[in-house]
Amino acid sequence: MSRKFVYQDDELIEKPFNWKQIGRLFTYVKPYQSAVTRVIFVMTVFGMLARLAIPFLMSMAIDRAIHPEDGDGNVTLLVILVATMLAMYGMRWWAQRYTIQQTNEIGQKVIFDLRAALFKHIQSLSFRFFDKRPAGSVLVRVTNDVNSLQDMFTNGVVNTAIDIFQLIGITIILLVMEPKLGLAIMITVPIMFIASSTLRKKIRMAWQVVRIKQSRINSHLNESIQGIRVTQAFAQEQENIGFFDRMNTSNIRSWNRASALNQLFGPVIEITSAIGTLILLLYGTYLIQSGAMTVGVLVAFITYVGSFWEPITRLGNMYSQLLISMSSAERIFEFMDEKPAVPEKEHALTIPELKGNVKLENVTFGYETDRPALRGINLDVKAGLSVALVGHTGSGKSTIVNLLCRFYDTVEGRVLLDGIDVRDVSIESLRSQIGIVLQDTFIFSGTIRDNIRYGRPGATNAEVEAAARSVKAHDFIANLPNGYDTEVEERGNALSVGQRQLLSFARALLANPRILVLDEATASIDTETELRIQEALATLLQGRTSFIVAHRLSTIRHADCIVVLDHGVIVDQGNHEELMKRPGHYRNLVDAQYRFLSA
Ligand SMILES: Nc1ncnc2c1ncn2[C@@H]1O[C@H](COP(=O)(O)OP(=O)(O)OP(=O)(O)O)[C@@H](O)[C@H]1O
Repeated sequence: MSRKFVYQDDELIEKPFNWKQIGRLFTYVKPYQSAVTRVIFVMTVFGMLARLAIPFLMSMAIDRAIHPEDGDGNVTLLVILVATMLAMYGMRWWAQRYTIQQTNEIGQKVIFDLRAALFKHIQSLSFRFFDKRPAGSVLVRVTNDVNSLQDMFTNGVVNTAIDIFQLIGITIILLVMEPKLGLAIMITVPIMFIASSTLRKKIRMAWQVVRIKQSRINSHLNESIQGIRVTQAFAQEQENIGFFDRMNTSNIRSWNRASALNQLFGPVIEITSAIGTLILLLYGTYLIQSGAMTVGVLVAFITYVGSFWEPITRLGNMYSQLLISMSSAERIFEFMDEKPAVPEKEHALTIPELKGNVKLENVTFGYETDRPALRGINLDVKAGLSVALVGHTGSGKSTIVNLLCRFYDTVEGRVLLDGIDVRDVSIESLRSQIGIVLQDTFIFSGTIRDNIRYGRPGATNAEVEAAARSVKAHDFIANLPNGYDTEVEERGNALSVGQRQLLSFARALLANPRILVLDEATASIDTETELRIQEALATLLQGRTSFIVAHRLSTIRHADCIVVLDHGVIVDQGNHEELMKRPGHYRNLVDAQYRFLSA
């Protein structure tokens, strides 16, 4: 069976319903506590007062103004009561409008804060976190999962409080007005509670499955878009479409299942309320006939009972909404709880301006515990020298620079910059002194100028241009339709590989780091561009300590020191001339390149 498109990041969280998570969610509402209290106050005092008063006024109208026991109707009283009822309706309408507007606003703010906190946290996570998660699944948590909490925050928080107050108010009224009838109706509440609680777990799990499926769709979508060129080049569109269809179908099936389970809540409430109404009619009629209750009280009772089921129905819906939200909340907090794999010390120092001495002391490291990528690495590089890291693919070249930039921490040994352990300093201060030019030169959407300025956001236009001139990027930029203000799309697809390289050199030069790390592009470019890049590189390296994961012989040759790696171990080091004098890995490597070039 094909093992293509396997997205393993998400697992069903089988924990029971977690009240702690709810408490945690509510910490995001805390900053808006006073606004929430204001809304609850308005709705409880004005909205609920009106709601509770109307049936009472109605019963008064029937029993005292329309059909009093002791004589004719009282028109004046009827007019006063109707006018009061109208005023109550008006008050209720205003209170509702105020509540809706305010709750929407509060909800939006809470969602904004939550999304911002999640994004901020994700930015702080280390490479290790992203190594094991497809980008699409990260996207889904920041978008879909946060969105799914929106409803809960916009309607849920305030309405729940209001509904609970309303329920308490009506329960008291029912019990005071006609205790026996009130109690008879309350019998239905435990029935409803038992029936609905059995649904809980199923619903929560069902929504988690939906989220997982959505996450997989996003992962696949992301991968498909990023890899569309390869897909089309290998004519794999049909297979891709088929796979997406299957995922989509599976997603809709699980959505239907979760939604069907969710909809069972409604009937549970309806059946219980029907039982309640039946009790009310039968027992109420009996009470009227035996003279223990008036018609007006029964009418008021019927209206109150209607308002009794209303908050229960809404609380039921809110509960199922909460279940949906919980599966999202669990997924969001799972990310929030993820600690950076390269933690910063509590009182991490700000690294002083570096001279650029770099030392690796007995460094051992593996991405996975049982498979070391580097073993016993010792390297001492004096400030200002350039080091070319060479070796077969997978020999550990990129891993050395990953440790230098502290994208990962060593398992054993230390990385020292000017004698300071990289684990003792703040990550920001460390990386601000290291310039990194990756093989996959990432160009962000924006102008060319913005992209160069990424290395030092405060740089002036003149400084941006000077950097571009130094690395010989100015000419091609000047030839673009809007020069430095030309917009480039995401990833800079409209630029050639060489142009992207030059842009990233300008970016690094502008940042003016003491230490430069460069993963040389392997893509072959024409000789003219190659020459230009070599010249640019020479400018870039001047006066800095540099580590180059080198693939081009021209780069390697000019390096002050060449470090030869094999299976995670340094097997040789020296300059080109020294290494060429002795047989070994390096000479083999160079000979192989010559053979390749002359073939
Ligand atoms: N993110 C990762 N997770 C797990 N293993 C990894 C990861 N990155 C690299 N490795 C493994 O670590 C070893 C060293 O990889 P590294 O990228 O340092 O090699 P390299 O010499 O830079 O190779 P290349 O020249 O192909 O870029 C390889 O066996 C590789 O499979």
